[in-house]
Amino acid sequence: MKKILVTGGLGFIGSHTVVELVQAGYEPVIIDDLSNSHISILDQLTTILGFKPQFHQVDLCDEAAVKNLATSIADVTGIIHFAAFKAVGESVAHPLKYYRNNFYSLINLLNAYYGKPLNFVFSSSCTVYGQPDNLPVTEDAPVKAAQSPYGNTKQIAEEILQDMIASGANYKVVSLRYFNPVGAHKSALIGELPIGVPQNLVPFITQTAIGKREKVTVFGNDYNTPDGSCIRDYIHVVDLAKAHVAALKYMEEESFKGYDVFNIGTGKGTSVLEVVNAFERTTGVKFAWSIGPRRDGDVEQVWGDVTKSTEVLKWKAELDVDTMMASAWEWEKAIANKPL
Ligand SMILES: NC(=O)c1ccc[n+]([C@@H]2O[C@H](COP(=O)([O-])OP(=O)(O)OC[C@H]3O[C@@H](n4cnc5c(N)ncnc54)[C@H](O)[C@@H]3O)[C@@H](O)[C@H]2O)c1
Ligand SMILES: O=c1ccn([C@@H]2O[C@H](COP(=O)(O)OP(=O)(O)O[C@H]3O[C@H](CO)[C@@H](O)[C@H](O)[C@H]3O)[C@@H](O)[C@H]2O)c(=O)[nH]1
Repeated sequence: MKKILVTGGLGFIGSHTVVELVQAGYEPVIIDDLSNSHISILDQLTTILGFKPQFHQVDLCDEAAVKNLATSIADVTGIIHFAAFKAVGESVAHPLKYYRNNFYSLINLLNAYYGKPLNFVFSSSCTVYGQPDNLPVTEDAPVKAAQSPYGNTKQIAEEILQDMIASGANYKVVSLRYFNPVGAHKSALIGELPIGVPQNLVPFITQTAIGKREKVTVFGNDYNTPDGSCIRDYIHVVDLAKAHVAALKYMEEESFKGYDVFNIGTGKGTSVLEVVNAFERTTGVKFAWSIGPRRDGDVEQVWGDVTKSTEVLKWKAELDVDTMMASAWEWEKAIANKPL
């Protein structure tokens, strides 16, 4: 069985990917420092999988610890590198915290396994496109000046990986540019666990609907879009998780060498107001919301062209916005009934 190191494997996207890896016949080895996740997610994964996956609590910024890891778990065929800090607003307030964690962890990991013929998947983001000139945005669209230190870490990390490949390193690397991951596993045993007040739309909606927050503010209805609110490409986290399996399979092909990048979205844009309506319609739960001012730094509209990932990775998102909302709501109710 092929062993895959999953850094950040107890986090939102990482935990769902662990499930899909096992279903596809891989053996995941989870690395996490629990800086933005809960150890009980390991028990939840154990319930879903029927066995306890291997887990090591390691801070990837600790160079010596990562070297030890590479010695003790030397027989991996791939690494999926989720571990990073991801809150845009926090990165503006604490840029060094973000540059330190997102770069040290990446570089320590690449150095520790350097020389081994590994398949490496990197979690990038559609944030690298800023506001694209053409929609849907394709992978060859220009990377725009980053809007935040967080976005900058994704842009520079992609460059680091390309420079490393250009220097002849033995790795194969795929960067996946995620659009907006939402939703939760159908078991409602794993999902997104925002720490503090959620910054993202869907957890803010579910927390408001359950009564933890008073009201959702829709940030702006005067954008140049059909209903005036911003448009994003929301993707179900289980579809996103499956894209990582597809990326590994692609890299396992003899013919693939070097570096490649893919958009991972649905190819469809949905406005904030459409998300609000979809939540209320599919769950039957109404919540308080109102229109407020625009949020600084928001791009008006972005959705991805997924032709390349469909054709090359042979992967396509299958779940719709209603399923995303329904599963996010089941997860919110599950953790309200039984806090982790
Ligand atoms: N969620 C999104 O909207 C989104 C969009 C685009 C890209 N991404 C990227 O996808 C990846 C996963 O995102 P997520 O939403 O699952 O985030 P998450 O915070 O839920 O998961 C990240 C995990 O990494 C761990 N971690 C962080 N720093 C670490 C370190 N130094 N050593 C070991 N573990 C560490 C955290 O404890 C957490 O469990 C991140 O790289 C993120 O930037 C996320
Ligand atoms: O309370 C809220 C929260 C969000 N929004 C709007 O909802 C949309 C989506 O916002 P959010 O969920 O915060 O996602 P993005 O701002 O698109 O950013 C996410 O998606 C990017 C692309 O994947 C990642 O880079 C970021 O890390 C991740 O936070 C935007 O138009 C926001 O203005 C509201 O109207 N009210």
